[in-house]
Amino acid sequence: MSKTAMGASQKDFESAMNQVKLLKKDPGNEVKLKLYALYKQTTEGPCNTPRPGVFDLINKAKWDAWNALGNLPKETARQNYVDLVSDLSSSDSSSQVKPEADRKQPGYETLVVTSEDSITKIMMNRPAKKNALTVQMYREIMLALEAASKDDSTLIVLTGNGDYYSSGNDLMNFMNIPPGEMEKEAKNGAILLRDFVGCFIDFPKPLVAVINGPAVGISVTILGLFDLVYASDRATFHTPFTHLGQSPEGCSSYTFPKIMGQAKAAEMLMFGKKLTAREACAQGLVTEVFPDSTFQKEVWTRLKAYSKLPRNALHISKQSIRNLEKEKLHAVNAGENSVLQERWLSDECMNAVVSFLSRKAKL
Ligand SMILES: CCCCCCCCCCC/C=C/C(=O)SCCNC(=O)CCNC(=O)[C@H](O)C(C)(C)COP(=O)(O)OP(=O)(O)OC[C@H]1O[C@@H](n2cnc3c(N)ncnc32)[C@H](O)[C@@H]1OP(=O)(O)O
Repeated sequence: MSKTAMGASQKDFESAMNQVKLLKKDPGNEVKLKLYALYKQTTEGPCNTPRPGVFDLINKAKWDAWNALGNLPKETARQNYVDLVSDLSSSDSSSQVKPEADRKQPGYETLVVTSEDSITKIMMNRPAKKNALTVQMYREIMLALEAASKDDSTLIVLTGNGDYYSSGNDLMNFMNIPPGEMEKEAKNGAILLRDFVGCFIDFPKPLVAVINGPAVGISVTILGLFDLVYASDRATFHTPFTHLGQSPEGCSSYTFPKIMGQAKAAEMLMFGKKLTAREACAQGLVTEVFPDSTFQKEVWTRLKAYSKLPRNALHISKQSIRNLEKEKLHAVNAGENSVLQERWLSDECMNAVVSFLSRKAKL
């Protein structure tokens, strides 16, 4: 239906041609072909040139689009062109970049979740506590991943707010457990951990960790389940499990030896060796390291370019790379968690937690 009651004039047509050049969002090939065809029909009438050769794909597609308009009168083509540009301009202005506050998804207390440029960013947001993971935070990350698996994003990013990526499990999770409830809480903790790690094992889209600063414990071990790990040169990677009387999780007992070899994995997971970002990159845990001063700019430029890759091809490629391992990873996850459930009840673990908390109290 025509939106210009009096019929589009030559002036309307010229102004629509200028508007097309100002569109911020690429309207896609199908619409561009339609615009081309309507332009040609308006300015030259029905298609009057020979069909381009079979290998001249672009010109053939343009010719086909123009030819498909048959004997459409010039005035109608002009009207259709003006209407189409008007539709494109209004959807273009409603899709323009909104301030971060408007894009922020509601419903999370410990995270900031935003979606832009086909990227959903999940940012851990307890900077004063170095993004230590509370029970609520594990749950919110699972919810955010679940939502991101269904939204129209191409890539999902996990990152931290402030100077740390994450200091791992919040050791306060062990506090305030009434006497006699410890076994039950350990069991619940193991279920929470199984589900949390399970979300990363099963996540269907490309997962990217943007490691803005030091990473500790579980925030490091799950990196073996990510597809890309970009780190600032300020980041470090530390898994002090035995110091805490605990044992590896996040499937790291399987992924780390595969990624870096037994010897290096043992140094990290058994002896708690802290790696610099460059060491972690040399050992294959990190994809690439960037100088901290340009980290955000370089990483986001890269990710925005990757997010324009064909979505389905990316997701299918991830699945072919990861699916073979899924069953094994779930078995590893279950095994690690039942060992940890026991560890949490040990004196070694309790003493380590008390020692951390009393160090805090003395300060
Ligand atoms: C019955 C069982 C139920 C359990 C349910 C759990 C389910 C899942 C479990 C998954 C298993 C995961 C294991 C791990 O992740 S192991 C790793 C645990 N993390 C640590 O051991 C790190 C502890 N923190 C530190 O060593 C230091 O804080 C750190 C080196 C990270 C930073 O030191 P810095 O001196 O720069 O800063 P502060 O220590 O002053 O930190 C600022 C405040 O943040 C608090 N903080 C930081 N990290 C944690 C943490 N992990 N847990 C609790 N609190 C943390 C710190 O205490 C400061 O707080 P205040 O300002 O209030 O003093």
